[in-house]
Amino acid sequence: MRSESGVRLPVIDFSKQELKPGSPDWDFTKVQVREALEEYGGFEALFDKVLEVREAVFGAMEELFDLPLPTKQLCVSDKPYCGYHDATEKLLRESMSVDEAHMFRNIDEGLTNILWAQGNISFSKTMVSFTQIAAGLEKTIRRMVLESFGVEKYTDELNDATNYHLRAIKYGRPPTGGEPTVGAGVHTDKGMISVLYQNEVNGLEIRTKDGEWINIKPSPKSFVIMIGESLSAWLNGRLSPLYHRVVTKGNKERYSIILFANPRGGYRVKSPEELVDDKNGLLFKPFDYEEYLQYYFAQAVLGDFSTDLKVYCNTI
Ligand SMILES: O=C(O)CCC(=O)C(=O)O
Ligand SMILES: [Fe+2]
Repeated sequence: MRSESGVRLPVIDFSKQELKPGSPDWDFTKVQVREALEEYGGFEALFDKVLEVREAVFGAMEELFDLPLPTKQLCVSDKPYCGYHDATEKLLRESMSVDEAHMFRNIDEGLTNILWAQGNISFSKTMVSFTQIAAGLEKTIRRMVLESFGVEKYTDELNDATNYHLRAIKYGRPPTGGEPTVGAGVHTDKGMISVLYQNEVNGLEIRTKDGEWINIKPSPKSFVIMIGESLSAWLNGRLSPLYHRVVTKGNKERYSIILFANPRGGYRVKSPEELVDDKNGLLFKPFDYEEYLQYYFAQAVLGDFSTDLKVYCNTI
């Protein structure tokens, strides 16, 4: 189905079991990934495996956000991007986020056992299963990107430096009787690669190079993949981050769950020397992602949301 603008984000199939590095299917898919990222900074990734957890994931998210507000507010962190947030104070956009989510212990102790005094093992298992499926896909995509730029020798280094940050979001029904409501303003994600999964309520929109907005209508089998600022910087600007926003309409709640592959604090993100030469000077000074986020949020509380890595790297 075509969106209103007539343009659709490319759909790339990752469901094949035999998708192994070096196989013809792998190489074919890698070319599609590179083309989609150059043109849009993102794509829809078909990945059948996610259907195994779909019902459980959205069930678990309903269970979470249906908890009383004071219970959800017990999830706090010294990092402004972890724990519970109610962005609008009218429960129009609630989110719950946790770092290093690929480890059962982090979800179980950092989230579940705070929300449910008696524990909730099925909630933890569901979130970890989702994270593992999404992280597996992210690793495949990242490996393809690195290969396609001839820098796959950094695969292990980047894997070891990845903090999988999981964020569950609930967008409440727009209050104005179906009028579109901005659920998330225009932005680029700050990490390397974002892997987004949603319920049947659409609302995500992405901006093309021509400034046109595309409504994203993913199938239940699809993740939406988006390039963030850190990958763009690491690739010395070879790919651009994807601008997107969320506009919700209608009278159903939208649930989305996003796995952000972010550089771990303490790791210096630095373009590999293979991507820097006389023709392509270094565009981003090496930076620490957590320090960047601290700077970003310090500006944001002052009302300035415009900091991106280009701005930040000029300040360090
Ligand atoms: O909920 C969505 O579809 C997107 C949310 C988003 O862009 C974000 O949290 O960075
Ligand atoms: Fe985003």
